[in-house]
Amino acid sequence: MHGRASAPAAGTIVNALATGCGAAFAIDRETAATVELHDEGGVTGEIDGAPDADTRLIERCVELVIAEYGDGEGGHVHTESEVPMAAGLKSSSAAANATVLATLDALGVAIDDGEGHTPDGSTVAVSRERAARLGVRAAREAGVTVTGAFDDASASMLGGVTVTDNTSDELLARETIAWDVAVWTPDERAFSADADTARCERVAPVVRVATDLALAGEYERAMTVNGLAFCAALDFPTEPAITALGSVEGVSLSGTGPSYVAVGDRSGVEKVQEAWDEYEGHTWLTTTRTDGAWTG
Ligand SMILES: Nc1ncnc2c1ncn2[C@@H]1O[C@H](COP(=O)(O)OP(=O)(O)OP(=O)(O)O)[C@@H](O)[C@H]1O
Ligand SMILES: O=C(O)C1=C[C@@H](O)[C@@H](O)[C@H](O)C1
Repeated sequence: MHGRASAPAAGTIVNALATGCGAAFAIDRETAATVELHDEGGVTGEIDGAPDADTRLIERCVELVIAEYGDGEGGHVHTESEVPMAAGLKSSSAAANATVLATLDALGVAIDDGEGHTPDGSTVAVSRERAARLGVRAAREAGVTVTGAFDDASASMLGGVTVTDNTSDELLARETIAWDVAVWTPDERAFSADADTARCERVAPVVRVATDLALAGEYERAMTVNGLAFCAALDFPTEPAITALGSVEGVSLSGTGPSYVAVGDRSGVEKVQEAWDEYEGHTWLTTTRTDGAWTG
C-alpha cells in the first residue's frame, strides 16, 4: 500500500511561545512524503539528503495514523523537502502534515473537509483540520515543539493565514491572503525545542497586542510587532526588520529563527531582498499559498 502527499512551509505572524496563541501563513515551498505500508510491524523513516536527521516525528505520524485508522500495519516513510530544516520556516509542520496525509492515502482513507463515516461508524474520510491535529500530537510526542505549533500546522495544512490557540489546538481564524514574500535564511539553524521559553514569556504583553492585531485582520502590523518582540527575546538582530520596513509593512523573525520573512507587493519585497542580499546566507522570493496540503 503506497501513499504520497505534499504540504507547504509557513512563515510567522505571531509566535505562540509567548502566550500560547499564534498565527502563521503558508508559503510556496513544499515538503513531500511517500509512505509504503506492509504487513510486518514497525515503522522506519528516512529524510532525503539528511541521513543523520531525527526521523522520530515522521515515524510517529505514521504510527498514530495507523493506530487510529489502520489495522496494525508497519511502514516506511521517506520525505523530500524544499524547506530548510530548523530554519524557522515550519519544516517540521510541513513534514508532519505531508506524512499524515500520505499515510491516510496509503490506507485508502479519503481526505474530505466534510469528513465521512459509514453507517457502522467507521471512518471513510478525514478532514484536513483533524489530520493536522494528529501531526501536532506526533510533534509533541517526538519533542520537536514547545506549544504543539497548531498555528504552523494549520497554516501548512489549510493554506492562507491561520490564527490559533495552541493550548487547546483551536482554530480561531482563517483567511486567504495573496502576498509576495521575501525570505532571508542565514546559515545557522535553531531548533524550536531549544528556544528560551522563559524569555519569550517575558514579551507576552507585547505579543498580546500582536495577537489582537492578527485577530482584527491587521496581519502585517501584527507581524512587525511580533518580530521586534521576538528578536529582542531570542537575541536576534532587529536590523533586518528595520531595513525591510523602508519597503514593506510586515516583517518578522519567523518562528524561533534564524529566518526572517517580509510580506507585501512584488516591488516592495524585491527591494527587501536586494537589501537582505548584503547579509550572509540565502535570500529568496516566494508567494503565499492558499490551497494548503494535498495527497498524490
Ligand atoms: N523534511 C523533514 N522530514 C522529516 N522530519 C523533519 C523534516 N523537517 C523537519 N523535521 C523534523 O523537525 C525537526 C525540526 O523541527 P523545528 O521545529 O526545530 O524546525 P522548524 O519546523 O523548521 O522550525 P520552526 O518551528 O521554528 O519553524 C527535525 O529535527 C526533524 O525531526
Ligand atoms: O514549537 C512551537 O510551539 C512553535 C514554534 C515556532 O514555529 C512558533 O512560531 C510557533 O508559534 C510555535
